[in-house]
Amino acid sequence: MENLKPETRAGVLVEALPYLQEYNGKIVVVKYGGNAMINEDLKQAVIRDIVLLNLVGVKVVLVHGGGPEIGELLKKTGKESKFIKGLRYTDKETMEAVQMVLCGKLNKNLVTLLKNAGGKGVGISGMDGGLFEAVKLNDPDGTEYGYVGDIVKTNPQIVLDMLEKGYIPVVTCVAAGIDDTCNYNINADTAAEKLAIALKAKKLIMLTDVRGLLRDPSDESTLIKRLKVSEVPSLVREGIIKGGMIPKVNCCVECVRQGVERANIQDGRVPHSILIELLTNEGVGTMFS
Ligand SMILES: Nc1ncnc2c1ncn2[C@@H]1O[C@H](COP(=O)(O)OP(=O)(O)O)[C@@H](O)[C@H]1O
Ligand SMILES: CC(=O)N[C@@H](CCC(=O)OP(=O)(O)O)C(=O)O
Repeated sequence: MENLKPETRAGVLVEALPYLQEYNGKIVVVKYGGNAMINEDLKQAVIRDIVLLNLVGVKVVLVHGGGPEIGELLKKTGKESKFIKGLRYTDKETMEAVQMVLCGKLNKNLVTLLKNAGGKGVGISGMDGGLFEAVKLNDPDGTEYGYVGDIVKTNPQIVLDMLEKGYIPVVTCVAAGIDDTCNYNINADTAAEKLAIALKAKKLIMLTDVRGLLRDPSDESTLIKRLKVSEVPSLVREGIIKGGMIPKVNCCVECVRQGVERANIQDGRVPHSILIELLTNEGVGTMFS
């Protein structure tokens, strides 16, 4: 924008207005995954989109993960990451690393970037204000995940209060145990899903490191642009939706079933992908409806 003439800049905003009106006063939850936080320039582009949307009256909530960075910290301490069905096996030491990276480092880093871009971010985790209440994840097949939690209740008032006052909530995925004194590690996609549903969000945007759901995961030209929730089970059976895509797709499906108008999986590596999705008819990524 800086390189544009003032009249061109104004023109861009006027063109965008009809699209923005649809989202005025509405809640949009953006899930920002660690794999999409590729470099500082891209992070800044994401943050600037969020600040711009906040300025024009869209209530944006940023939910973030940081899996790769947790892995790096564990590695430095001589510990290898272990994932079972897409979830990190979390012992006591791992839980400490999770909290250090998510609550201590990345959450505050995103709040700082928001501040530098002219926004007012407030960083919290699921423990703050009783946002997420969790119990130890109990897999029916008996798999042990350690301190991985299952969110059983979401109390979104703290986030609604922040939105009401014009702040941009930055939420990370650690939750307090409902029945004991320990905290739990939650997959960030799941945290975003639960929050989007509890907030009755208009839209959930999942930023990841691929264009969206691909018919052939090795070929980015095979993007599935629109998907009906009813089409998902057959894609899982065919093995098209697999690995990290399974929880992501399940979260989108659940959101749409529970009243979120639209859920999108899209490329966090593309600058301003959030704005392109909200402000154009074409959109980007895979849209669940
Ligand atoms: N059909 C598919 N289309 C796109 N990606 C897929 C598909 N099946 C599996 N994947 C994998 O899912 C990954 C995204 O999930 P994940 O790594 O958990 O993302 P994030 O860290 O953003 O939460 C992609 O990088 C890709 O390797
Ligand atoms: C239980 C579980 O797996 N928790 C995740 C939380 C972070 C996360 O989900 O980060 P991304 O969004 O970058 O993947 C983990 O420890 O990696």
